[in-house]
Amino acid sequence: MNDVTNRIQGLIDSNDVVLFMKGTKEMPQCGFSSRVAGVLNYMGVPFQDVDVLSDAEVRQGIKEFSDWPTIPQLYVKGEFVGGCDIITEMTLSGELDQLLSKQGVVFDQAAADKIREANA
Ligand SMILES: N[C@@H](CCC(=O)N[C@@H](CS)C(=O)NCC(=O)O)C(=O)O
Repeated sequence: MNDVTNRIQGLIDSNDVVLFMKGTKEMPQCGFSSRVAGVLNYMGVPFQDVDVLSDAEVRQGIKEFSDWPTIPQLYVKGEFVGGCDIITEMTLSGELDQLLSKQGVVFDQAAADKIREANA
């Protein structure tokens, strides 16, 4: 494994939920990243944010690592879940709740239900 692959693997191994994004969870720098970070924040999911704008190697490396061409990218318990479109769909369908529950990741179920109610 090369250096950036090692670093990415280390981040994924040491955090249950990792969001590779543009900007930070407090200050996203792109609408797609902002949407995913906003959903996770609202649902009370503890996650590690990784700002690819401050690290060009990781920005390129994560695309090769996941074989996925864009940012954001969400990992849960070592598995790549998807980008903004997929996470949005999974949030609205309840699949994201199911995945988090199955993986033992704590989150606020009432908040997740509220997102769906607001988008029904
Ligand atoms: N449809 C994508 C939208 C994300 C997207 O298009 N990201 C672009 C613009 S922020 C991107 O990462 N481009 C490559 C790059 O900036 O390195 C998704 O579902 O996540």
